[in-house]
Amino acid sequence: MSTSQPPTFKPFRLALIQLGQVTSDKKSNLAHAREMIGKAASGEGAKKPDLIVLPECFNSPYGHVHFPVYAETIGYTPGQAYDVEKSESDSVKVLSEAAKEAGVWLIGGSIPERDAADSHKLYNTCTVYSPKGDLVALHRKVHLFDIDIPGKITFKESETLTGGTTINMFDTPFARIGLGICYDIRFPELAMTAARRGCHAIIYPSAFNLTTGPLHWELLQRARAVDNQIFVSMCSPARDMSAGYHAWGHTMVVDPMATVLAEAGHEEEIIYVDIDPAVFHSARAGIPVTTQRRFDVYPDVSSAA
Ligand SMILES: O=C(O)CCC(=O)C(=O)O
Repeated sequence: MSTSQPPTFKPFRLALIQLGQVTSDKKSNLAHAREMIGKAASGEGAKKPDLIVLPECFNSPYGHVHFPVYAETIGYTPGQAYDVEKSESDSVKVLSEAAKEAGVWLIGGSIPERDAADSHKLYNTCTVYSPKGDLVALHRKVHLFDIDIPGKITFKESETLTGGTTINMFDTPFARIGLGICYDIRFPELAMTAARRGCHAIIYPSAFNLTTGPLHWELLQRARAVDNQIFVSMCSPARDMSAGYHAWGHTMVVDPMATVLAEAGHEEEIIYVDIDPAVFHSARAGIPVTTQRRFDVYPDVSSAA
């Protein structure tokens, strides 16, 4: 939990990697992610980004049967220093090196994680790195993707995964950024709590599908953005119709007025967005819902952030 004063919100440049080529070979998935982080960090001829984001489950195929096979032990405890060089996780080492090489903040998508204390417990986990390569935050997907839409899609992450139990965020010199993973966006309570704890943006490494993508991908991001008057972004893998899971793509960034600032197609692509705090401040000044809440009328919702 972070209830300290957030950093002053300053303009920053965000790069989202809609990563392709996620195969059954973890080494090549990591190598490709690293190459794409380097490419994103170059700004491709424009301004270098401050923060780069990868999608959900970028080092393994997506599916509950794959999680136990690809899971890595990270052993991170919030608030305690973490020695990346001694990490048992190859993915953590690669992401840390990539962030350091590129000199950027990095939200390292998500990977299947094995609990260091209880090897039967697996999580869908996002790790975050500073430009020095330090592991600074970790989010375990709180809400597991268990859905059944007959004839369309059945998916049960809880077959092999355990849900996380904490809300997570990190501070940079330019903003406080909240974390969620994919299905987490369907739960307004998580975004609301993160926003009330001072997040200026919430970023969700994600992988919607061809059924719920067209229905809810944009709607949920715009809803969380306008509810909380924050920036919201979901970063998807590219679509691969030869894979077992068909990702929606359409990596997106939405501003606090619910305007879609950028949207990818469904191929591998990097999108860049300049985040302007003026939109955050003018949304909150013009439509001051953040200070008009009537907790006396809905006592089920705590007034404490
Ligand atoms: O909520 C949805 O429709 C999709 C969620 C999902 O794909 C996930 O949590 O990985």
